[in-house]
Amino acid sequence: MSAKIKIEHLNQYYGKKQALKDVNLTIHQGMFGLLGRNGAGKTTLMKVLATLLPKSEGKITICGVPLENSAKIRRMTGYLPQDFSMYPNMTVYEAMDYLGVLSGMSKALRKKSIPKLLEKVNLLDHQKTKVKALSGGMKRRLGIAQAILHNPRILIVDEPTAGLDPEERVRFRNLLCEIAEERIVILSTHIVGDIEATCEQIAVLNEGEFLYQGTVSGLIEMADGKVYTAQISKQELPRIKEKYIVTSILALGNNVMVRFIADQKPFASAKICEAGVEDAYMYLMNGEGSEV
Ligand SMILES: Nc1ncnc2c1ncn2[C@@H]1O[C@H](COP(=O)(O)OP(=O)(O)OP(=O)(O)O)[C@@H](O)[C@H]1O
Repeated sequence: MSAKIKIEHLNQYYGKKQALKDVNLTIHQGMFGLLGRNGAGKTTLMKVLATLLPKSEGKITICGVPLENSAKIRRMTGYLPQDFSMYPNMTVYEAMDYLGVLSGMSKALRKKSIPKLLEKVNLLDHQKTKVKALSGGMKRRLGIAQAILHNPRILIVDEPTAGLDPEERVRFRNLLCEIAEERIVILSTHIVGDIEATCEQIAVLNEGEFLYQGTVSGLIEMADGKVYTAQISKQELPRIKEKYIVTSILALGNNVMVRFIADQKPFASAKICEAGVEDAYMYLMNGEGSEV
């Protein structure tokens, strides 16, 4: 049976502050991207799913198991937090082995599965390196290895690519895609590019509420026929910025090539172009249909 997460009418509070507002969501096997600005409620949702934060209100089941059965849920989920760190003075192998002991794995099983996992995350050559000596990208990959050590059906990863160089980001994304072939991987990010290339299902969270749930192409369709480019003088730029949602600006001497969103053709020299996911995200976040 393939994995499934079902969330119904989830409300989450920190004292009087409501961080999640009537969240309803079904997540199926594969990569799921949770997109939203800082403070949107992504970490809160992930912590609730990982049973690290007690749910305030609502119903959640993971593969049919209610979230209240936290021992079983924890066996089914792996979690890589935003601020992951582990045993800096141990070597990569020692740290993994220690975590294996803590999660009750036998010596034989640890010996068999840890090298395989390190190979999967491309750290086998670094098994004798101390954790504190790893690069940012390597540390994140070790974080993934520890999160899937107990072979969970769900992997939850919070803002994993912040601070990684472009090459490491691509490598990390590819690793998550591989892992998602047989699991649900939930990836939270505020970087549109992270989900564009990898996630079939996405949701956009804003101030605790979903603005969009669906596919990446469905999101792009929302901005279809509304994205324009135009070469304008630098003096005209403030007026364009005032009137439209500008998604990119490229300097060309005294002129600029500006890309923006407008409901109708704004002026004769503006050329319509194909919408991208970043355009659609900006359109959604700034209120569809409205001029800014
Ligand atoms: N422990 C807490 N006590 C009070 N308010 C909190 C607490 N943790 C988070 N919040 C608030 O809840 C809201 C959602 O925060 P959350 O960390 O879930 O957002 P996020 O989308 O993960 O943002 P970021 O990417 O910055 O982590 C924010 O307004 C935040 O200030």
